[in-house]
Amino acid sequence: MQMNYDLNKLSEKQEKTSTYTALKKLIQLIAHERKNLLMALMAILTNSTLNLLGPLIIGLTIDKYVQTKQYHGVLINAGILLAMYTAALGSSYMQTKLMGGVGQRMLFTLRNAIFNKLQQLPVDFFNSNKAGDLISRVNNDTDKLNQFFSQSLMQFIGNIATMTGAGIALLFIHYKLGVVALAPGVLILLFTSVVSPWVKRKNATNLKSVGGMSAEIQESLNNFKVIIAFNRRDYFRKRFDEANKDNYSTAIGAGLANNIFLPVYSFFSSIAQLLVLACGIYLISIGDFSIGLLVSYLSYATLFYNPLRQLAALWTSFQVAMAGWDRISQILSLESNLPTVQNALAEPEASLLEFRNVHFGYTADHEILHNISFKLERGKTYALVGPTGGGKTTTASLIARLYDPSRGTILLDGKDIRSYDPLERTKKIGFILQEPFLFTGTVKENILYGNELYLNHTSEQFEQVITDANLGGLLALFESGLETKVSSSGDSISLGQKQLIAFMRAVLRNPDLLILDEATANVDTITEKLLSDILDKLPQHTTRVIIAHRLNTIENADEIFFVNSGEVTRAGSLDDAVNMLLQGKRVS
Ligand SMILES: Nc1ncnc2c1ncn2[C@@H]1O[C@H](COP(=O)(O)OP(=O)(O)OP(=O)(O)O)[C@@H](O)[C@H]1O
Repeated sequence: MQMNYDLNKLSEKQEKTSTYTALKKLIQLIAHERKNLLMALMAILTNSTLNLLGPLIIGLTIDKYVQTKQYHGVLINAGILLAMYTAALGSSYMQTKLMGGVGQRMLFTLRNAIFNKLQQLPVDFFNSNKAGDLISRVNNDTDKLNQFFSQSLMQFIGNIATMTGAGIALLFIHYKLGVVALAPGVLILLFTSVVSPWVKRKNATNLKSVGGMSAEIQESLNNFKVIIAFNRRDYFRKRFDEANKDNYSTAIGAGLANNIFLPVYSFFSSIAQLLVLACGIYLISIGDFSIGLLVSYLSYATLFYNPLRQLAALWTSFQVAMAGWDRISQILSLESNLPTVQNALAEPEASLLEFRNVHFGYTADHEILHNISFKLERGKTYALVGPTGGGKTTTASLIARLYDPSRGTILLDGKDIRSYDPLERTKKIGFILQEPFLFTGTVKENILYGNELYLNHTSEQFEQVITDANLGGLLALFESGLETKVSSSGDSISLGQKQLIAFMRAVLRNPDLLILDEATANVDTITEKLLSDILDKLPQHTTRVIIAHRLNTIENADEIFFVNSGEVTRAGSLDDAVNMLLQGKRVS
């Protein structure tokens, strides 16, 4: 089944499932923080309760002690209030400390979860998305969520608790006045529910444009040599300028949206205070209310509307976090379209590898390989030749299961290749890519990448392994041998040397099937002869698949396949292959 991996083109159904699946994942991620969350919750509820008791004590003090001039009682209550406010300060500090830790740990776990997910996703995913945008999701979007968790969530809960308490107090002290005082709050809730989706959309657009800008930067940094060589700085500057402008205007849009809540909330809170004051004075004048109660009442109205005003800012932070979370969840909810299938029984006396009526296209609407069938036997050398774009690399990628066929089956050792665990499969199949990829480190570290066999070898033992595998001659081509430094961009060494490292890496894994995709295209003829000797001396059972444009590299092949227009045909001898190339059915 063709799966869509382009994060910027997910269907509505995928979006919905991703929010749900990811929410479940988020809960799993913070489940072990239950104790800390509970303690923070207790601290914030204590804080709210203490703050809520304040106005009641003040009102009582005015009515009971101030109006009767019993100043001793006033002093005692002032002392109680001071103790309560100090305890409130302590609980507030506790919750900030606890939640800061929870937020940072969540950020850490979340980034790890996304990174692990990225490691499991198939090549299709990386073909469809830009690295810069993915980096922005891992760094920027997760941080938005962390900000909400560490700074806003508990305030959010605390404010809601204070508001609820203040609301109950308002209704309890004077029911009718309470209804008047709370009426503007209902309008605020209505306004919030109408405007919130728009605010979230504005923030999502802004985060997307931050991702877009990051992708532009990454592309131009990756291609800086071509940009300088072709003097295309202006072109990239223009592209970056456009991405930056887009980011600027979406940031302004998001800023405007984010700031819409505060003034509206402030306006309605002021109206509420005015209403309470006017109605309260009227009630006092008709003897239905006391001054002390009005003071308490005004304080409770403040305790109801101040958190509401703060909720405006917190709600914005929540909307930003949710927009970030959507972008994170899109990645977390993706599943690899290369699952390991169960129950495959090996066919007896099977070839090492077999393509059975295989069809494949990178996209659903464009088939690249059409109904291909061939077998590769153990210990033989095969060559794939054919014009550029004919489908050689695609065939090799299917052999290594970088992709699955859209129809047909590929059998490895008589079993569906999809039934192998990835570790088992990569042990059996070595693939030297057209563009070798190196990691920052030494030649030794790069050769040992993904190979645990020699991890505990001393330098001497490892050098012996290299000699036994006939790789000593290649290593001599590096200035400091195994310790030669390599950077991930590979700029400190030549392209040919990069290919040699990839070659040694693959050979040392001792695979049953070794695929070389133009793996010797950038080395001189003498080194190429060296590589060819090493290939000849590989263990007898090793099968080799060589893709090459230089026909001398495939002279010794046992069988040659001609790959053109997505069809693979037996070429017979080298002369036949040359004839086919010359008459060349070109790529359609
Ligand atoms: N990632 C991809 N997404 C979509 N189409 C692709 C992708 N990679 C290759 N193709 C298309 O598949 C076809 C076969 O490409 P492939 O790389 O297999 O050819 P090739 O024979 O290896 O060419 P070369 O000799 O240049 O390496 C080409 O038409 C190419 O445009």
